[in-house]
Amino acid sequence: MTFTEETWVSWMDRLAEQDYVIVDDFISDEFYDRIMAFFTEAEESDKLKKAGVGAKKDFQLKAEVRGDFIYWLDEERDEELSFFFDLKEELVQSLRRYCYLSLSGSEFHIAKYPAGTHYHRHLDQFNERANRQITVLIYLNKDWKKGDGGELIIYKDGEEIMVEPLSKRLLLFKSDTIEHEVLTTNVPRYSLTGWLLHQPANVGYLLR
Ligand SMILES: O=C(O)CCC(=O)C(=O)O
Ligand SMILES: [Fe+2]
Repeated sequence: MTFTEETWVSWMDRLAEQDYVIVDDFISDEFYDRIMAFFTEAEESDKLKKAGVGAKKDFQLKAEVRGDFIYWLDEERDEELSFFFDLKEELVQSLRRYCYLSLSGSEFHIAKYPAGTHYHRHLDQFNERANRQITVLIYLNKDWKKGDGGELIIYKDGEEIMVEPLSKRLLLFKSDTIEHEVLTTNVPRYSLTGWLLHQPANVGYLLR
């Protein structure tokens, strides 16, 4: 265990209460460096691809909706990130234990928003596949400062909550209830994003 039971309980309590939780310094400097080394390699070997909107047949390239470039991770293939997948397992165990969620499966990608891009207000659910339960974000922007942009706005109970995409910060929220938006970033913006699922992603077609 990377974190104590008490720590997990306090995070899970906050998630249950407000439908989201922000945890600063969730990853160490060493893990940060490892993720960024992976990111740099993926970028240099041209693995990041323009992200689409919607699943399967709804898939469309819509730069006006979202401007990020992504690379889907694979737990077996991407062994360099095993430390991250271990941490994700710890999170899943805590969500099962303290939030009584029946989670099975996950999907994660790294994402880069080039300067000048954004992601319109949305909910992380697709019409045909409503199996995303918890959205997981780890921000990776070293030395982020006001004016760099790319803040995440959470829309909740008529309020707008601004989350700065600070390096090593974790954000969790309920995928089916929290509408959110990524404001235009003025510098390249990096993150590791994923979803904890109710059903494995590859049986999504069975749910139609
Ligand atoms: O990077 C973020 O802050 C949010 C990204 C997002 O909303 C998504 O990928 O669905
Ligand atoms: Fe989203």
